[in-house]
Amino acid sequence: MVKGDYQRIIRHCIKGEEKFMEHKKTEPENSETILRVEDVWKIFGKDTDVRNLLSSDIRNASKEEINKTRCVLGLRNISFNVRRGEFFVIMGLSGSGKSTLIRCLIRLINPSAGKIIVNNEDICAFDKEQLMNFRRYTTAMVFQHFGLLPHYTVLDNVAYGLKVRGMSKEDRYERAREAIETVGLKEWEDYLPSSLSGGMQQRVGMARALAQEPEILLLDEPFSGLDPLIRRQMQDELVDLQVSLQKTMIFVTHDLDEALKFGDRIAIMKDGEIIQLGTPEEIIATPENDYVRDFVQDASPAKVLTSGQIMKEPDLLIHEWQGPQATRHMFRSAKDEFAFFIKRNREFVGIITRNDVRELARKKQGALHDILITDVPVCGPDTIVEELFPLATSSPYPITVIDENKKFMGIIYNHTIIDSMYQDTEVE
Ligand SMILES: Nc1ncnc2c1ncn2[C@@H]1O[C@H](COP(=O)(O)OP(=O)(O)OP(=O)(O)O)[C@@H](O)[C@H]1O
Repeated sequence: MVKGDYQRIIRHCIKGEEKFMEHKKTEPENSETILRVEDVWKIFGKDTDVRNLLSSDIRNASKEEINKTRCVLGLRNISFNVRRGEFFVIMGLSGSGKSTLIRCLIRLINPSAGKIIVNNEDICAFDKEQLMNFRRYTTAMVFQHFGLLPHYTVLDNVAYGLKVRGMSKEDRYERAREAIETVGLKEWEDYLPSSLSGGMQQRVGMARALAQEPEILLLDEPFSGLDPLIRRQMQDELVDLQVSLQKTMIFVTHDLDEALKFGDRIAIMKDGEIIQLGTPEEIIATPENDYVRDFVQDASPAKVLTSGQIMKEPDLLIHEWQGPQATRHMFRSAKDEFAFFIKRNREFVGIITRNDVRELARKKQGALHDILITDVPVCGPDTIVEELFPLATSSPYPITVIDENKKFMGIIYNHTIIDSMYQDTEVE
């Protein structure tokens, strides 16, 4: 499981969406690669100019040098893999090459060089018919400008792609209705797009893509044209959708928050190149250069770091076979005011305070169990730091990190949370 999964598990658990947890738990860590992009270049220009350029030594040429040759550099040396079921985000500022890249992935733009391998076949070698089938059956794309047919109803818009596939009217309407219901527009089937708000039209765009039942869903800045509230709602719905459908999604955005919210992994582009590819945490915690550092400087590490990354070893870990005297002795050489009490199998039971141990040892009667404090804050190793704030403020005790079998993993003090937010680049 990649770290990005953990973040979203927690986000959704907090929203009470257990289904997400179940889904992500079952997702294999090394799930199969569905898409492999190998050394893809796109140079815009006349064929002969592009050929000349590609046969020359352009690997070391700057974008400006290339652009001086009557050609424009779109993409340079792009390579990455996408796993089946992954939410892969391509992020960059305007002109960085995002749209060119996502369009190359279905050959709406033909790459000038390189391979794009989907399900072990290089789509760059496809003939017209293979390409048409690939676009009809394997992929679907959602665009920023919804691209709906204005004189078709919502139902017909959604069913249209299935019609060109040759599906019977009954079957395509059935599938279209299901997709429309999935995006929450059941009551709007018979309306024309002009009667719908921007957000609703984008839902139709989404339904149209989903009705195709593609293996890979490509989304090119689908929410950019929407106002912030609707945008946020649509973002949440898209995450839910991926949870329930487990689709491979490739999502283009210029918005870092959107990228962090969705991405299992994010590819950051600049001048036609991927300059960093990693999980949201990797990108926030270890930006590879100044450009990425500038980009992410406003993003709070608290939004991406997890409790497992910031937890510490406790000063004192007390095992259940240890008695009050031994514990008191151990406290003498410890700085901390708390000890963490665990069973033989490392199951976490509770916290013991220095004062209570001293009192117990002084009375010379009673057991550690008598002074155990069990109402203490706990979390899993994957809780996002931001989600720890309420836990940290609701209790005088440190937060204990436990695994899914309640086994003790580490502890987090309030000051550790604060430190993690102001740390520069290193995460333990
Ligand atoms: N058809 C074209 N002909 C010539 N140059 C192009 C063409 N399409 C894109 N480019 C150039 O390729 C580079 C990448 O453009 P692209 O549209 O992919 O960027 P982008 O990151 O998607 O930007 P935006 O967010 O503004 O859409 C830019 O320098 C652009 O000028």
